[in-house]
Amino acid sequence: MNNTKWWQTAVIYQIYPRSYQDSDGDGIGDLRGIISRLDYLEQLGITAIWLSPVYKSPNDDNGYDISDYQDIMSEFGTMDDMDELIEQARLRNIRIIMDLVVNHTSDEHPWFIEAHKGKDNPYRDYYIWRDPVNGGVPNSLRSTFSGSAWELDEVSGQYFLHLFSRRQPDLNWENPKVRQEVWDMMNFWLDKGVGGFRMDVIDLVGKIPDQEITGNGPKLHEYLQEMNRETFGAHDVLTVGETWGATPEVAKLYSNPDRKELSMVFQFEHIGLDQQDGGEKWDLKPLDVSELKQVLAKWQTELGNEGWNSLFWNNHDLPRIVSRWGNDKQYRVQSAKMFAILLHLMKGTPYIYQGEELGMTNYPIQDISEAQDIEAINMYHERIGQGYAKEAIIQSINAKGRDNARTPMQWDTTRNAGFTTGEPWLPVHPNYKEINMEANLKDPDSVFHCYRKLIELRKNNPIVVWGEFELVTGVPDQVFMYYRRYEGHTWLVTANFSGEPITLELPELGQAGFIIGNYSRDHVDFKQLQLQPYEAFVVILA
Ligand SMILES: OC[C@H]1O[C@H](OC[C@H]2O[C@H](OC[C@H]3O[C@H](O)[C@H](O)[C@@H](O)[C@@H]3O)[C@H](O)[C@@H](O)[C@@H]2O)[C@H](O)[C@@H](O)[C@@H]1O
Repeated sequence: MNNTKWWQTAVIYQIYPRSYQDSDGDGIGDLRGIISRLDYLEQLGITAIWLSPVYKSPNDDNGYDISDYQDIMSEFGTMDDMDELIEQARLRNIRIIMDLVVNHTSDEHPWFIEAHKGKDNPYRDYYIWRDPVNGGVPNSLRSTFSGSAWELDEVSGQYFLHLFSRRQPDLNWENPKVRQEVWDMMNFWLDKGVGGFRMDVIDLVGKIPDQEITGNGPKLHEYLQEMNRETFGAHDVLTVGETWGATPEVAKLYSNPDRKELSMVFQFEHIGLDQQDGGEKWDLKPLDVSELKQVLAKWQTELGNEGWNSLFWNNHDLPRIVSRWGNDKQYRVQSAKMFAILLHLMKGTPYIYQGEELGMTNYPIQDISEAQDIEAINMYHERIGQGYAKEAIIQSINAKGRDNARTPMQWDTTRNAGFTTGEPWLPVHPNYKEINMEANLKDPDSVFHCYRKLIELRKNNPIVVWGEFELVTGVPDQVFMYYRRYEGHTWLVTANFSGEPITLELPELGQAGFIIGNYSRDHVDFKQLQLQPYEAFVVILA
């Protein structure tokens, strides 16, 4: 394949630096800590690291509120540490993907400090200001972090827009000076040799606040084409947009190579399947596996050659999949591997969120005082005010809250799981004596070794990267089966999504050679097959 891009054959690993490895005992992960774990990541076999924000920030939203895009958060280290991370990673053939958070800045960014000084300030138009309407907010736009998206500035009497916290004012992308500042900053990082950008809520930058249009505004793609032209277009990098509402049609607009925008997007359709229709993410409903099959199959088949899928179950905003849709008790190891096998055999670029490869689990809280995340804390207070029962809110936070996946990495059985010698900023999950990297490395049947083998399988078998996908229908709802076909070869992936054995009779498939699975088998006989709880395997049919 002449036009093959490195990111099409890649596996990306996401690091949430605050929780990865602390090197100086302050209880907060840092860049030198990450450098010290690069050999581990090389052993896993990943191609690139998506680094959640490491820029200077007052941490209202743990780094997603940036006060200087060209400086490093002091808790994380220095620019010299960052340069060393890029170089040390490069020596291991690992690229660094920066998190690009340009829908908004921190309110401590010098642009906002200036803009806030008054209507005549040259930076005023870097942000979105509106006069009051009928003595109140300009309209009913809401913040993702609860409440109105408009905050009154007492000094000027105008409101500014913040689609996230009030300390994350939205940038005005209609102002060409703002876009030029963003391009200059991106080129600064490209000159350092980074491997690309993960673009935070990039679907919001074309917003028209007065019409209450936030996602997919009319100028969005014009801006992204300009970005491509002015920054990374001439570089061999990966660009992935976080796009919450994307459909396959919309995803093609972003990632059709002819349009010169992005490499791929994160779509979240599968992630919303346990959310009540018309509700917020906190309004829970059970997952229907049939729906999951339909949604993932749709994304696998509909992009065709006009786009490229990103494959993920987890990230720093989502609960851990093994606790969410698997069984993190009796079948923790089996279900963690089941999710890994199912996803890593699909077409697209897989993303692994730190600790997923160890089978780490959600961390439940009893009381809101234990929460650190602004989204959960704001929602709690808003819903208490609306009369919700405390127990119901805590249940939603334990199911969907972001702190769940942000507890420190579990490296070994020493104090604080080897994450820090100090007091960790968020508690270490008490199960670290059982679930940790050291134990995973020692056990050839561990979740880690399953991920390592899946990455190797992708590297060595073009069918995993390029094969056509076809969903198998007519099987029990809880069984997710699909074919991959490439150059006369067919592989079949089978996964039992339940904690019960399931009998399958598919005599037409006969016997098949075993490639990888989470129970020990040397072949699979489809004439009479009993799938074990959460069993998943890949076989070769032809
Ligand atoms: O920089 C601010 C945050 O930006 C990223 O995440 C954005 C948020 O994504 C989700 O919320 C979006 C909502 O989208 C749709 O309305 C859905 O219907 C809702 O269910 C979604 O909630 C997450 O739920 C939020 O937690 C995210 O903030 C970064 O990845 C975040 O870390 C930043 O905080």
